Amino acid sequence: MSQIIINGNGNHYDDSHKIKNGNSYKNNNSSPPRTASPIFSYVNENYSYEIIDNIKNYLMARTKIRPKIGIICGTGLGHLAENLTEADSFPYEEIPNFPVSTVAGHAGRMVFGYLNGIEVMCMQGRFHYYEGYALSTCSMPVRVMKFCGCTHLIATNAAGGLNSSYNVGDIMIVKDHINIMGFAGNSPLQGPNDHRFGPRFPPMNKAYDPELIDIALRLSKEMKMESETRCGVYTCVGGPNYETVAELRMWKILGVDAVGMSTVHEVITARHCNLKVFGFSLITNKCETEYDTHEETNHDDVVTIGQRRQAKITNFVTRMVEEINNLIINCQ
Ligand SMILES: O=P(O)(O)O[C@@H]1C[C@H](O)[C@@H](CO)O1
Ligand SMILES: Nc1nc2[nH]cnc2c(=O)[nH]1
Repeated sequence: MSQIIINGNGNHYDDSHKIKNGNSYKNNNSSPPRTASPIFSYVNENYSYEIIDNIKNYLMARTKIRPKIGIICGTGLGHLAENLTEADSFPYEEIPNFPVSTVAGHAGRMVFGYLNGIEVMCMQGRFHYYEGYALSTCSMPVRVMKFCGCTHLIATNAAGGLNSSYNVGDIMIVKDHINIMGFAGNSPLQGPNDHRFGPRFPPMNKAYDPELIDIALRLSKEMKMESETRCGVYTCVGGPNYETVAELRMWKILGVDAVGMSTVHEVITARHCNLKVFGFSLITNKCETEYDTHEETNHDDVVTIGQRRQAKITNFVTRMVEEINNLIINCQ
């Protein structure tokens, strides 16, 4: 039975054609035309098991890299992907059924390559709910990573520091999250569950792998980054607006340390398909919890801080990838 897919540009087309002619989506002009203007629909698009498998086949046929570690680059953190060697890069608009990235500071491609000799795949730019995509669409690439062979996910993001002891430029290792959008009934796992992805009711109490958190804390000491490394609770809001003072005060009471617009739904999807997760936020701004300030959060500053911290973040992620790779080898 064919399935109607709603593509990034709002075009509807019959995916039976795509699956039959999977090879026709090469890096040429045979991709369906897509623009950087997603449909504005929060309806869950049906990224079935077969479609994810089809995306995986498309990618695996075009790269020799066989990654065990997937990395999602947050806003301003895409330079990570530029450190990959022997890289194969796939612009999202060329990958069948992929959404397109519309945010400044997100390049919009999937990059496979070696990070210090270790095979990884890297999303250079992610999808956000405020771009008009359903949460399940935002986190769909995590399932692609799983299908490509990944066992571990490193999710990075830019976030506002709500904990008043945090400084701009700090790295906050995510020890847990509060799924504020989930409180309103919005989940990437909403809708029928395909048990081939994972269970209907996945646990979330160890969403961020405790062993990986310990490793990251040790690394931060070894790398003499202790004074700029935090460990805290992240939350994701729908955006795209930043927060009001009253909202921030409320979340502070709830125990939130950093506020962003991503990651939570990706981590839920990752845990659903049994990927081990490590996450961190780059604190790009202080959340304004007082009314008598002239400071305002803005996206340009968020991107600029990401760029300024490029070197530190790249070293940190490279070391984490080495450590995770050692764990994987020791488990074989
Ligand atoms: O993709 P991330 O979560 O790193 O980006 C955050 C959230 C918004 O996209 C943007 C706001 O400045 O930064
Ligand atoms: N929601 C939210 N996202 C961010 N991304 C970077 N900074 C912020 C912030 O202060 N709030």
